[in-house]
Amino acid sequence: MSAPSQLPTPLLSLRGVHTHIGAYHILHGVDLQVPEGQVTMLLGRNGAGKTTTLRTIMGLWRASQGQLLFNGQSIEKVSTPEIAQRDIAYVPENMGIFADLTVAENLLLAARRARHLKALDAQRLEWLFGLFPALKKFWLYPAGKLSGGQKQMLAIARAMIEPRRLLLIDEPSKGLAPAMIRSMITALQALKATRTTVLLVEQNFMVAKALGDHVAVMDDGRVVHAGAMAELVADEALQQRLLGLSLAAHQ
Ligand SMILES: Nc1ncnc2c1ncn2[C@@H]1O[C@H](COP(=O)(O)OP(=O)(O)OP(=O)(O)O)[C@@H](O)[C@H]1O
Repeated sequence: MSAPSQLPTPLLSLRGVHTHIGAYHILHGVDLQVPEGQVTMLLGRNGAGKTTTLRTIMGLWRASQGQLLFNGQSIEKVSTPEIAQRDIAYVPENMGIFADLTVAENLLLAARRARHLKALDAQRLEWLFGLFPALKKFWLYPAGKLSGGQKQMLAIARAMIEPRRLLLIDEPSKGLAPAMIRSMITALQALKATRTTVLLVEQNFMVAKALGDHVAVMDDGRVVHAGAMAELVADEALQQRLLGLSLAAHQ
């Protein structure tokens, strides 16, 4: 394992985390630091354990061993709703939006401090409309009618409707056309500019390069490399070794 570079104070840290799903031992001692106010990319091949790591942080799978510290407190025994209350938002790979509800209702349900649309923070909503114009256009449409990319935008906007301490986002670029991926990167860069702490799972190295301050690479249920994103971007041999990336990943 490569030596981690000097990191600012972590908002979230995992130490020796093991997770079992039924009879399967999926995470084999994950060590991960997520520094405050920055974007940490979680990369790795299919099946490496990235989604399981996010679900373990949220308490959707229970760590069978190890320590999860958020904001200095252990969360490994805390319930999922309580973890969400502590200000961690999770955008799962399947997006978790409500297809039969309108775009507006989806956003309202994600806002813990507003019970009706008029109570939503108007300034923040305008900011989100600027980042995701489709949300304004389809405000009163059922979310199920949106395109795949628009649904992904809605899922992320739901996590951004209120300021959060930490956002966990699972593969936001998955299945999106290149133009949509560019819009997604722009929106996530605007989020990054607010100094929100983000842990972002990606398979697309272009997205990782554009957003990451730090990177952790998983393989077989462990973090096998942690460091600055810029170091990994500059080292093609390391990319090849860790991710099997070739020059094609840079185009
Ligand atoms: N519900 C489950 N039951 C059994 N095994 C599972 C379950 N969910 C995930 N796994 C297994 O755990 C391992 C890690 O899966 P995980 O989804 O965390 O990987 P990942 O790195 O997010 O990959 P991907 O990019 O394909 O989503 C895989 O071998 C997967 O088959």
